[in-house]
Amino acid sequence: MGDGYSTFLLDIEGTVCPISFVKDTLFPYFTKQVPQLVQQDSRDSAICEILSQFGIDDKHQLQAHILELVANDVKDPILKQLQGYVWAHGYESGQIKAPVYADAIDFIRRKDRIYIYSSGSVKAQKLLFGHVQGRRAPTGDSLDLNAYIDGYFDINTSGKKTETQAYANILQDIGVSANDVLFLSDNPLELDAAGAVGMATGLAVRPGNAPVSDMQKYRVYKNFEDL
Ligand SMILES: CSCCC(=O)C(=O)COP(=O)(O)O
Ligand SMILES: [Mg+2]
Repeated sequence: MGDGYSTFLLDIEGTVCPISFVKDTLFPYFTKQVPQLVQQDSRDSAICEILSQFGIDDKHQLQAHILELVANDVKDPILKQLQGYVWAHGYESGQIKAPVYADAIDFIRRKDRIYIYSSGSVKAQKLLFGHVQGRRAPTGDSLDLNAYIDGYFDINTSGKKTETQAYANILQDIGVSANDVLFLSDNPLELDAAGAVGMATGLAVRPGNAPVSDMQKYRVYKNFEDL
């Protein structure tokens, strides 16, 4: 059933890990830090630089703006950069481990050309795959899958995931033809955008994902064991 694709492009949330991990662990971890980051002038120069990109001087307005973006799950490129820096502490201190599905871990280890494309920043992606919950979860050591991943793309490097041009940009960066690539995601709009450049696509159906109305349009994968 592998269908002979040489290259696999994987979404993260809803595809290789549960949506609940992002909504119930990563986002709350971030929102708790926002008042301190904004109100107490972060001493970290990278964080200060990112905060300045919002172009909002008033601290209360800036805090409200950031929290509103998170509450509405807006895939804002500046927010996504900021989240990567905040999550770093959570992963590095051992407070956060990523519950990547066992079949996705095996798949990433087994395949030769694995690329990631997520709205989460490249920094956040590397942290996530560098701190994967092992099979003896939650107490065992975490796994680092980064050595098995050939490249990372986000909305800053490549553009919005629902726009076809983003997939054309990724193909150019990887240097492969569209028909060599299988893109897996839980979001039909992303699959349609990738399909429009000629990539093969597969709909990831995982517990807790949003229902998809026209599911018959897609090849469905409940896990990656047969791929
Ligand atoms: C890189 S983990 C952070 C996930 C995140 O912030 C996000 O918006 C997930 O979007 P995806 O494109 O992976 O569905
Ligand atoms: Mg997703």
